[in-house]
Amino acid sequence: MEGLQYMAKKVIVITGPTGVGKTTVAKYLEQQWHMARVITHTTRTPRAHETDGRDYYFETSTSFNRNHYLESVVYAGAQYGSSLEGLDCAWQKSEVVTIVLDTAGAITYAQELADKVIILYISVSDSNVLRQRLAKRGDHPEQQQHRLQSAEYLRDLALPPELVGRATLINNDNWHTTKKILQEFLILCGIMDLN
Ligand SMILES: Nc1ncnc2c1ncn2[C@@H]1O[C@H](COP(=O)(O)OP(=O)(O)OP(=O)(O)O)[C@@H](O)[C@H]1O
Ligand SMILES: Nc1nc2c(ncn2[C@@H]2O[C@H](COP(=O)(O)O)[C@@H](O)[C@H]2O)c(=O)[nH]1
Repeated sequence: MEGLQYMAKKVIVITGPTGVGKTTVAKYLEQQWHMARVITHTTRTPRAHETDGRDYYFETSTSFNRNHYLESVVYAGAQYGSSLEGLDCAWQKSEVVTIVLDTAGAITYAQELADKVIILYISVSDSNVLRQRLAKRGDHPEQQQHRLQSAEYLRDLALPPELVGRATLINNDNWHTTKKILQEFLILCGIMDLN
């Protein structure tokens, strides 16, 4: 926590295409800078090493519909949703929190939470790298194919017009460089002070 200078409550929305490294960035900010993550809900099947309540709240389609969401989407055939309760729960742990969302969710957060929201759009220079990253993560080849053929995948490859001038673009070709860019960004927007 040393060096962190907390301001009013903020949520850093991390968005971008599948496999680009959004969750990796969120986990890094949690481990390095103690920014709590907002846990969202999904009906998709857990991946190996994913735990209910830590990575997601894994839901059935029935239980998913019992919750109240700030926003919810369908992404590559599964439902995802984030709640105000989840946001408040994270804000009880730290004043600056992160959430990983598709670009539709990021637009809703920008609209609904206005100046409480900081948006990071993560990209890579060559989209072919994304398939390799999904494979490296252990996604089943059929799941990779299904996801990479989805309309949501194509949509999230580019920054949506609604987020132009609103989102900070971060290239994640190289993880070492990304960590440095993140640190510079946090200092620039006054979240982190190295003194
Ligand atoms: N800069 C990088 N260089 C190489 N591999 C990376 C880099 N950043 C993340 N990865 C790896 O890419 C894979 C996908 O990362 P991650 O799960 O964070 O992506 P994501 O954007 O959250 O994906 P999704 O939207 O599908 O959940 C992981 O195996 C992760 O370790
Ligand atoms: N709009 C929302 N998007 C969400 C939410 N939780 C996760 N996501 C995004 O969905 C895709 C797929 O995630 P994955 O874990 O199955 O790979 C990815 O873009 C996530 O950022 C949510 O609550 N709302």
